[in-house]
Amino acid sequence: MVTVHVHAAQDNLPERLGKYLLAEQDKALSQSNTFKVAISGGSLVNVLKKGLIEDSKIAPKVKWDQWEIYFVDERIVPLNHPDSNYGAFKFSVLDHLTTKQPKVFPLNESLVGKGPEENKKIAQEYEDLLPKDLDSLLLGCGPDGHTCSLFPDEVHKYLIEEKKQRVMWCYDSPKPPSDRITVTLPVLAEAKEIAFVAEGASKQPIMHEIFDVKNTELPTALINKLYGDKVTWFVNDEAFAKVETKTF
Ligand SMILES: O=C1O[C@H](COP(=O)(O)O)[C@@H](O)[C@H](O)[C@H]1O
Repeated sequence: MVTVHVHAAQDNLPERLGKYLLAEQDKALSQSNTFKVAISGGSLVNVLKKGLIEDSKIAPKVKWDQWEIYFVDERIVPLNHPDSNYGAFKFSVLDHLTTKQPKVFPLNESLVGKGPEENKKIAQEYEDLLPKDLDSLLLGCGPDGHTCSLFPDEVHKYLIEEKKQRVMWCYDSPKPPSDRITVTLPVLAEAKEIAFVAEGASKQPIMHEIFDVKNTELPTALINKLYGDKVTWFVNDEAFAKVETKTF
């Protein structure tokens, strides 16, 4: 069963996510020297900034030098490009860390913009460096129900149906930029915990589709169905306003 935290406007969703991450961090560090997380881009990075950098109670408890940070998806652009998920995370989070830094794993920038073979190589290299024992995946949810760069329509089935390759080149993203890399379901299956973050009225129709209709053609709803026991959603009541079901 999926766990869902619905936050009212006056509640602090970033603080709730920050506390969840501290608990995940401490659990991981009680068994190993590193906390291994893979993150999305998009709106998530601002929530991370608010929850982990700007929250004065949580910030001192984050053991950044023991974090390893990977990306569940990345756009194949230079790291300083406005579309880069790494770039967005650097701007929102990394650039604000003054002392301890996490170990961060961007894609191989030297292969960017070189062509299809190099794009496949970027995906393969990222698969090779991505650990199989990730502690936590932090995911977004697009208004079309995509997550990572796993898109929900017929032409993108090659991504969601992939069973062997853990990271793939997405060559036709409907949301620009077109060329990306994305983790596939095997990585979702391996991860110890999965958290989704979704905020705002623009997410209302898709929240209804995921939680009421339970339309497993949507990668997000499929992940709920397949891995529900380790899935936690952090949503605000604006995004959840049209959801009727109370059992997930
Ligand atoms: O393109 C992307 O979009 C999704 C969703 O972004 P959001 O801004 O609607 O939260 C994101 O999770 C993904 O990492 C990104 O590449």
